[in-house]
Amino acid sequence: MEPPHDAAPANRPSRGGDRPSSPARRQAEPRGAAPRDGAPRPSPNRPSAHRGPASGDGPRRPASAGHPAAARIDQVRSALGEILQWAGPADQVLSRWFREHPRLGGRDRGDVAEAVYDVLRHLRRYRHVAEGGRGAATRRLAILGLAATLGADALRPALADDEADWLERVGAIAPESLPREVRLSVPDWLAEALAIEPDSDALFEALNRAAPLDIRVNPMKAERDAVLAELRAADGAPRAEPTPYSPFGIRLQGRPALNRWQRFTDGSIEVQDEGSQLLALLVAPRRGEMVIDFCAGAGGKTLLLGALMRSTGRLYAFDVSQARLARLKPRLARSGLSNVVPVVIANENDPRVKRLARKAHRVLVDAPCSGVGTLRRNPDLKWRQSPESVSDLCLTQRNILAAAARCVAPGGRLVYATCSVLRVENEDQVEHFLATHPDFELLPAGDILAERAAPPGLAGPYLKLRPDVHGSDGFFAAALQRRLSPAPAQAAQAAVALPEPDAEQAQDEPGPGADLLSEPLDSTDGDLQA
Ligand SMILES: C[S@@+](CC[C@H](N)C(=O)[O-])C[C@H]1O[C@@H](n2cnc3c(N)ncnc32)[C@H](O)[C@@H]1O
Repeated sequence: MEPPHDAAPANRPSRGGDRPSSPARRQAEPRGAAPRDGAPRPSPNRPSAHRGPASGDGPRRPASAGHPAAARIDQVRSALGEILQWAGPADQVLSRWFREHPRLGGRDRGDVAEAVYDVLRHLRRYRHVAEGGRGAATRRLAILGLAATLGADALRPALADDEADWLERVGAIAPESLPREVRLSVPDWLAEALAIEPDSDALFEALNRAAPLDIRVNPMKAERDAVLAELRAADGAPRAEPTPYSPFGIRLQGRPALNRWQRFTDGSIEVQDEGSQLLALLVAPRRGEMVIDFCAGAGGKTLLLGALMRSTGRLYAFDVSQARLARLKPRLARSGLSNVVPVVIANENDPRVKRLARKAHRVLVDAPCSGVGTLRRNPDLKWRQSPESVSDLCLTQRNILAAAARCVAPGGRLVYATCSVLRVENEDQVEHFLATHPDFELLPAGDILAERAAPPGLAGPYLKLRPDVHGSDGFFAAALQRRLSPAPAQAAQAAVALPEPDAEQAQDEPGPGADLLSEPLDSTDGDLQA
């Protein structure tokens, strides 16, 4: 076995999920800030003092068009020119740009992607300091991104004298002298929304760094220790460590091209951020249960849920996106699971959802969200989201959660999760849900996770992960349980006046005694295929 380690950046979890990225996406991913030769790269804030022969008061030297660095600046400027129109997710736009530039090799693509992602991470700061320069704004941004990733010295032969002077002036700016939101490169609305979080500076700084690559061992096919040993024994393999919380995870510091490794093709491993792995542990499905992954997407969490069920029972993978669910298919084939039923639904009130009213033992709502917990991988989201888009998402989340809750059997578990660190998408949603659904109660997430031997650091009512504290993406999850009997207040209310049943719901919901958790599962129960 030898995990390849020589090619394009590895599969990375992506926006709002943990699907493996497409080859184009891999090309689009930055490879981290480490220089190839191991030497520190001067950042745009700290360029090398060496100016070369062109420095001084002599005649102004124009940019050298023939130098390879000049071509690199042009490439990054061109890619940024498209991405900064915000017409679509940066990874998709960059993938398209690469397709339109087929002559670029792997190294070229890596350099461009790294610089582009660096600019997206630090866009506000770079725009601020770029104001002091001359010429096209995107060229100045490209120079800053490349100076941070390749080093200012590598660029100098391609810079005009005034550009080199400007880059040196930028390097002399003390970060502390910049306004906080500029220094951290964060939009005002996001800085304000996260001001209530402890040590939000550390959170923003961590979100501005490239993420390591987490993989997950498929418990149906492999042992983590064995995979770790193989990785460590491989020639030139990346540094591999067990993830601190998930018993299935391995964190890689390098960028192996995992999709050519046999452990990947045979389904022994998947790419999955540790936070997503913990989410499945919070759902904690058991053999033979009926489980719904309500927003399954490309099935990152579905795969682990199915494996935890040892491929027994039935696991519905719902999503409104046919394209996303289609990406689950090859992953399912590799995984060896036979208990997963993908279902494209029209919306959360699809009749096929209603047919499962009060039938599922576990329901996961991995809700569509702002994704600000994944800024390490998707830094463009902080510029593409806004208070208005977040508020629209909150409404969608509320509707999906309410619809998904109807599927939960008495005594069953509903897990609500986002890859956001915004309170409005997280605690506020759960509090609103509990206030409007007295038949549900909160189960302390820390207690559930402790059963799976997760070490301290995850205690508390909610699962709340931060990159600066836990090393994973930002995640939130709450475990809710439908009570076996109505809450006392609800029962008292029912005794006074029986509420009018919702016509639709009355049709769908089985009567009292339909507690599947106390009955053996009928294989035809809730059969959506019929
Ligand atoms: C955060 S992503 C899910 C990621 C996925 N669980 C994974 O692990 O890869 C949210 C998903 O919700 C889906 N979605 C949006 N609206 C929905 C709805 N009304 N009902 C079900 N799914 C919905 C989106 O298509 C998207 O795939």
